[in-house]
Amino acid sequence: MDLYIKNLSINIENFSLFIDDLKITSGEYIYIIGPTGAGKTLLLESIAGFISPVSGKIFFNNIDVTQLPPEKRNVGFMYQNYHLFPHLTVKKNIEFGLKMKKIKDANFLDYIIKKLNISHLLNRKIQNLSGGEKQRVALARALVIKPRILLLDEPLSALDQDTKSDILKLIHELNSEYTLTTIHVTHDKNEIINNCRVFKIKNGQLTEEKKNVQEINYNY
Ligand SMILES: Nc1ncnc2c1ncn2[C@@H]1O[C@H](COP(=O)(O)OP(=O)(O)OP(=O)(O)O)[C@@H](O)[C@H]1O
Repeated sequence: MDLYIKNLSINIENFSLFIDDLKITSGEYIYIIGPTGAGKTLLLESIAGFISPVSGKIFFNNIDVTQLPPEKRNVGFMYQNYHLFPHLTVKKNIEFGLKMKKIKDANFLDYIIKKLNISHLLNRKIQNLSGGEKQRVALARALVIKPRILLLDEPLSALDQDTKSDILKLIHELNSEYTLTTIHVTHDKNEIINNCRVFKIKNGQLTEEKKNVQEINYNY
């Protein structure tokens, strides 16, 4: 799905962010970097429909979705701290998104569970999982609704280096397998794959960085 953001203003209390023109083509994988409190999460939340901009437009495949509620946008969102329900089992957490969207596709559910290697965890409670396992479950929950856009808010931050590389590889595989337009917010330059576009949010503005990982300016 193509994503196009035009003249978007987000204002929350004393904070404001403005995106004048951002086009992401179907299946593209982009990164967003920037200092803490810069508005990265708010941008993702406005794409998902959790917060409303004060002005501007968001288009999915040339269709204006600015006023559409989150459940009608077909966007998968993986939050920084997973936002899983601790008292529910892994299976119930993953099925939650499906129930919200009234989707029934047992085959795809099974496929995602196998792909993310979490079959053995289905009846476990979230609170008994390791960080890497929670990450996989959160990813499964975001993917099981067959999103056309995947929003990842610091998805690897709690992981050790090996698990990080495994999950990063998996996310990039899923991105190309499903032509899944993906926005990945990160503070860690090691998560950035060469030749993906990288944007920085700073002082309420979005600017594009060099594509070559070595040339990215991490000075916030
Ligand atoms: N619901 C809210 N009410 C009031 N202020 C908010 C709300 N959500 C975010 N903010 C403020 O908006 C600003 C941007 O927040 P945001 O979470 O988008 O930052 P971020 O770039 O994702 O930061 P980090 O890298 O620390 O996750 C911050 O100053 C934050 O305190």
